[in-house]
Amino acid sequence: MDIKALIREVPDFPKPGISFKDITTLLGNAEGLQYAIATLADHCADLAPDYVAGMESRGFIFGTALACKMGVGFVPIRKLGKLPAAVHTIEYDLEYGTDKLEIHQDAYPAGSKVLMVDDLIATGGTAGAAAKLIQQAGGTLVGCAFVIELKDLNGRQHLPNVPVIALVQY
Ligand SMILES: O=P(O)(O)OC[C@H]1O[C@H](OP(=O)(O)OP(=O)(O)O)[C@H](O)[C@@H]1O
Ligand SMILES: Nc1ncnc2[nH]cnc12
Repeated sequence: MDIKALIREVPDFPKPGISFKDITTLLGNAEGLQYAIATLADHCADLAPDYVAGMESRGFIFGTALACKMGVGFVPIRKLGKLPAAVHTIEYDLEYGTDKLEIHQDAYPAGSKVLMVDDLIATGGTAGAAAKLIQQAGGTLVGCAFVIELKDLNGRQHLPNVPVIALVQY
């Protein structure tokens, strides 16, 4: 199945010069969505995670579906101020300025094997910060999975030395 053909490219969104990779067209296609989740699950099976963690908000969509498919629990990594119990917080760089991500301190037992999932890796700022948070919360990061990788931005440089899986690259 050609997943790339199901991802819409929207030029100049959210600002001039950005080619936005719109996953809503993939989500709306039943066979495409099932294929994307099944393929991620196949590629990640050997990592044998205890949990899947996904970043707000598009990472929730693929992360929750993948956790279900793999038969493990899902852990949300949220933007600042959304999680109700005690959290770990990390600040990370955006193209302009900074943002913060949080994870619950008791999201999983210490030493749990955690697979990180997001829809897309661009500069790697978000994924690099989430990887650190997963470890701060006592998890062992076993891999990172993305539907889309924007290769020229070399976001992988911000990830620790674990397997990185991407279904499609631009
Ligand atoms: O590699 P980076 O340069 O950090 O960019 C990738 C991140 O950007 C998008 O999320 P966004 O922050 O736009 O939030 P959203 O999922 O709520 O749309 C995407 O879902 C990734 O999480
Ligand atoms: N080009 C892009 N398309 C969709 N989401 C993104 N997040 C960061 N860069 C993006």
